[in-house]
Formats: sequence, C-alpha cells, structure tokens
Amino acid sequence: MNNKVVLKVKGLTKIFKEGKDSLEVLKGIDLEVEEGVSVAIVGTSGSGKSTLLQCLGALDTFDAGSVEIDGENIADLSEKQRTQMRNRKLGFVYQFHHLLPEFTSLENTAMPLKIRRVPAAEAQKRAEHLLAAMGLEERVDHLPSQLSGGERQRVAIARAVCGSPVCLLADEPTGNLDRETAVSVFDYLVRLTRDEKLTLIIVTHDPELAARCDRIYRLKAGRLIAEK
Ligand SMILES: Nc1ncnc2c1ncn2[C@@H]1O[C@H](COP(=O)(O)OP(=O)(O)OP(=O)(O)O)[C@@H](O)[C@H]1O
Repeated sequence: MNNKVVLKVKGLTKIFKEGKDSLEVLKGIDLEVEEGVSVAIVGTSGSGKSTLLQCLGALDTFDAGSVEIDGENIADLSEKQRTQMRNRKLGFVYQFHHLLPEFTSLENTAMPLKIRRVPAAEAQKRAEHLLAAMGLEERVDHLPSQLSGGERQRVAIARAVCGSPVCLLADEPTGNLDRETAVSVFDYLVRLTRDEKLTLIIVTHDPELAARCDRIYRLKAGRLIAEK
C-alpha cells in the first residue's frame, strides 16, 4: 500500500510535573498512519490514552518529539494557526456528544460548514448525506433531547466528519452506551470513516471494538506496542 501518511509522530514525550514529582506518561511515541486507516489505542486506565489523543489533536503541549498532521508540524504553528489547523484538518468525538441542545440534527451536523460560511444549500446537502450514512434519515429534524443516546453519538460523529477533516480523533466515543448500541455506533463510525477515506484514531477500553479497526496499539508504560 502506497497511501499518503496523514499522521506522523516521532519521539513524542509528555511529562506531567507536580511540584518535585514528575510523571512521564508518554516516553517517545513513534507512529505513522496512512490515509483511510483506522487505528485503535487500547490500554489500562491511566496509561495515557487520552493524553496521547490530546497531544495528537494539538490540544495539549508536549515535552519532546514531533507531531505532523497532513504535512504540518504542529510545533511550527502559532496558536492561531494551530486553531485553524484543528478546524480544517481534525475532527473530534468524545464520550459525551456536546451537541447544541437548541439545534436539530441537521443544524448540528452542518455547523462546521456554517462556521466556514459554506453556502447553506451545499452544507445542508452534505449534512443530509452524512446523517443518512449514519442511519439517521428519519431523525434530521429532531433536537438532541428527542434522540436516544446512540443516535446522539451518531449525530456527533456526522458533525465531526462534516467539515471533511483528514483525521478523526475519538476518545471512548461509545463509552456511555450499552453494549449493543456501542457495537452499532462503532460500526457506523468505522464504515463512515472508511467511505470518507478519513484516518481514524480511536481510544477504547474494549478489545472487541478495537478488533474492528485496521490496526491496534496498546499503550503500556509510556510506549506503544503494536497488537494488530
Ligand atoms: N493535567 C494533568 N496533570 C497531572 N497528571 C495528569 C494530568 N492529566 C493526566 N494526568 C495523569 O497522566 C496519566 C494518564 O492519564 P490519561 O487520562 O491520559 O489516561 P487514560 O489512559 O486516558 O485513562 P482512562 O482510560 O482512565 O481515561 C494518569 O496517571 C493521570 O493521572
């Protein structure tokens, strides 16, 4: 496979300092992920999965190493450029959906395009397409309060994908759902990112869900170990 590398991480090191104590959570992480590939990051609680995702998403600083997203080294960017890079190139999904309660599924999904001033008709078409891909064609005009937990997460995923990022970072996106719903939402997520040729980095506790991704890495003692 000769696909373009979207995410390139070299020697990523993160140390939390508290007074005289310091905790080296990431000890020189190396990772390269190509376009359209899904990667699960697993590991015990406290192993640093969320910290790694925060560093990849330019939401936290790190102490050594480099993170390149779609050819841009985040260390070379100003705070403003970093925000722009996040908005253009990254999508985020969390355990909690963070949908705006007064907006419908369609409006929530189209929000990243609205912020970019994409014409309304074009934004609506893209949002409708993504909601249909997430099995929500009957729920486009519903408010978040009128949706089930699984449906809300599916809208949150459609919104994260709507602005056509190159990479989607997901932190336990099904962690709040019952088993059956979690499996269904996870499958929608993996399928959509594959169809959209998005690189997916997903943190999960669940080995069965992780197995649905192309690659699996275990974060242990600050290092990434390939499991698949
Ligand atoms: N801001 C912070 N200051 C100090 N220590 C922190 C900070 N954030 C995280 N840590 C510590 O870093 C370690 C890794 O935390 P992190 O949240 O990344 O783990 P995780 O693998 O995502 O855990 P979980 O699966 O429970 O969410 C933990 O020991 C945590 O206490």
